[in-house]
Amino acid sequence: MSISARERIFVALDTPDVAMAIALASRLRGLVGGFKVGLEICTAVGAPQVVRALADVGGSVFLDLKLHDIPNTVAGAVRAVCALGPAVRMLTLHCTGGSAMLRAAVVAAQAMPQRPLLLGVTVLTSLDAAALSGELQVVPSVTEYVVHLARMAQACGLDGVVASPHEVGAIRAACPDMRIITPGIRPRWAAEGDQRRVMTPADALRAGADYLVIGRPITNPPPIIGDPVAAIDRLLAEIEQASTMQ
Ligand SMILES: O=C(O)c1cc(=O)[nH]c(=O)n1[C@@H]1O[C@H](COP(=O)(O)O)[C@@H](O)[C@H]1O
Repeated sequence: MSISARERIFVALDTPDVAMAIALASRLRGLVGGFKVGLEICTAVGAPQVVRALADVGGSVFLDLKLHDIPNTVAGAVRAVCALGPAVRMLTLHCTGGSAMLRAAVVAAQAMPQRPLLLGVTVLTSLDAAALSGELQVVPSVTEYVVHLARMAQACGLDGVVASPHEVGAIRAACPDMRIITPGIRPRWAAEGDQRRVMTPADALRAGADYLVIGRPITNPPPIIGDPVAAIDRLLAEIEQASTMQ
């Protein structure tokens, strides 16, 4: 069964205010596939509280904790996330934690009665080629490094990866069965902000992304677009228009 564009969108609720996040999720539920909560809100109020509140609203939860630590510590955190129950559909870990860390996460998750999809974050969409090679001293190109990390994630038993839409084609060719989740989504009318490797929603879907993570263009759209519901309508209309022009 093919998934609609609407269901492929996860809205990033980046706020420390859980009441505001839940109010927005209640308003947008049914209009999108689910909600991504991460470091900001989980640090402010705690992941269990956020997950429970979103589950009460009925939203599908993408828990973006970007785990990155020694294998024993990550395994413990993964068990704690699994214990939060089926509301958590996806969980992120940094691929750069290494294969021992990724394998420990998979083993820990598989030993639990239920588990979310485990997704490896490859190269953050806020990093460009200059930052990767200059600051981080990574020698391969962004795409080569992302594909290398995706292959490693696949070999360790992860279910998918997070990468920019620019790398989707190369990941798909190297790891056909991995789910690919793409942040760095920017409609033409939205500010790039701190994102660097960006693409429009229509182009990201055309590139083959399974899910799009979209934050500020929906949660804080420019005045010409209106409110979050209007932003979603506009995004979906643009996706529809692009697909009829193919
Ligand atoms: O793991 C992520 O979700 C993530 C990985 C990445 O490489 N880039 C990235 O932007 N994200 C997250 O995706 C969301 C993007 O938000 P906006 O830039 O507001 O659309 C944020 O919540 C980021 O934490």
